[in-house]
Amino acid sequence: MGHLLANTEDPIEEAGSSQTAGVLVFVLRYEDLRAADSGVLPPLTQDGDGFEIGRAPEVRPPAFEETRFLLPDRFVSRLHARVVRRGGRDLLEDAGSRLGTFVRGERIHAPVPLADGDLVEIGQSLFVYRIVDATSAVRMIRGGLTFGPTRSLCPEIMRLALDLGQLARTVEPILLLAETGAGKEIAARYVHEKSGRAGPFVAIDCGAIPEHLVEGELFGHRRGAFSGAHEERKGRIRSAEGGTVFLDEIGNLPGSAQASLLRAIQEREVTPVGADQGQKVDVRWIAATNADVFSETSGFRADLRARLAGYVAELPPLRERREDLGFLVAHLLGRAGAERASITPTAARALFGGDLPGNVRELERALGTAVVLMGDGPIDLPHLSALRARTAREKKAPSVEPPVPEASDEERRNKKRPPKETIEAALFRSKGSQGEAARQLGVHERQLARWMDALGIPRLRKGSAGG
Ligand SMILES: Nc1ncnc2c1ncn2[C@@H]1O[C@H](COP(=O)(O)OP(=O)(O)OP(=O)(O)O)[C@@H](O)[C@H]1O
Repeated sequence: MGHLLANTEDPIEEAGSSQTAGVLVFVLRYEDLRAADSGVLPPLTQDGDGFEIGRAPEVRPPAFEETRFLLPDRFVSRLHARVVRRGGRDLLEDAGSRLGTFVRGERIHAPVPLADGDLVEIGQSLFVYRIVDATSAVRMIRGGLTFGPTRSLCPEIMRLALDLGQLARTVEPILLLAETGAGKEIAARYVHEKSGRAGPFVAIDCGAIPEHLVEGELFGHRRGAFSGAHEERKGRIRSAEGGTVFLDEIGNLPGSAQASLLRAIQEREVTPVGADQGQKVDVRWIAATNADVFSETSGFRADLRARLAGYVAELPPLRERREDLGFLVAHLLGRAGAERASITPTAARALFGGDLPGNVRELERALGTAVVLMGDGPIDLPHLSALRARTAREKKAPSVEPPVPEASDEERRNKKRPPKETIEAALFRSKGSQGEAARQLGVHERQLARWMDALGIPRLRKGSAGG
């Protein structure tokens, strides 16, 4: 095993910041989704460098020890997998583990070069491999950055958080582009919180207000401005005085309101419906939309688009930032009221390995329902029916049988006998080879023979193929 840069402060800064690095991110463990113990394994810089992944001898947070990343996961073998740098690429190989190593849902039988975004499953622990620039790698190793209610290990989000943090103190309008549910409002609130502005954060969903009410709603109206206007109304924009206006789904704003909004931004004043004079207003503008509706051909006023796009921030969809799933899942489960939660490998593959078109909101809904349905057991596929797709069959579930956990160290020491079914399952899987079954159960063959006698399981000849 080559040189490992596990404990260096800035492992790749020496290599120059223009370099890229491959980092393996430990995302979450299926057995404890609330642990939020994600972490980043240091990048390998030289050919021949490498590290191993194996089971931690006791329950404790996942950690690097010398050349091994130790996971408190019963389904991980003592020495499970290895990552080695060869020919400028990181190769993942199974180290003879009992339950196998999976890349993109397929069990690997030879060293596999890892590619950006690859999902890796080791035991019941999920990893994501990312190829990132040197600065991002250092930030990731240091634990990522806080973005809204959670931490992020995603290079694109970290970059965005830093930019938004710096822009927050200015009054530069910000335009957020992202798919639905990807966290546009979270980003807008983040800017508001960092802005130090004393006024409120006012979110306006431009797509949810009936067209004939939009102007009154946004800019307010004078008393008697139209029938039914019995009282003067301030409007949403002026109610954000000294704070931030967040215009969500700006692409849905009707044409006439677009013209008034342009004036409001340019002149820093709004004219209530029925008024002949504008009123000064001090607000910070943040607009958000799905990128498609804000394109050149969308019919949206180009001058307003230019005004709003002081800084354009693109939020990556969740499927491109799976390294954040650990923090997000732990947070969303907490919000859904789950103190503890686990998930079956099949359900995990469907949920975390799918496309997640509805992004964080879809994840939130899926977990919220699952928490209600799961009872005392793990989250399983039927609890995720709202996802309406991505079943185990589609995803070609890598393991058919539920895996049997490795014997814990305590069980080994005390030679505690596992249940009969566990022993029979191990014998079945090892095709009757007692030696192999004993290895799987983590005990000596003689111990297995004693257990078999005690449980009345007939002994088999060494290596014979059971049927
Ligand atoms: N980084 C995050 N940490 C925790 N929760 C998040 C994060 N990003 C998004 N969420 C949650 O996901 C849901 C959707 O987020 P948000 O409303 O910000 O998305 P959006 O892009 O504005 O959605 P829409 O396109 O529907 O307006 C919210 O409940 C939000 O709390």
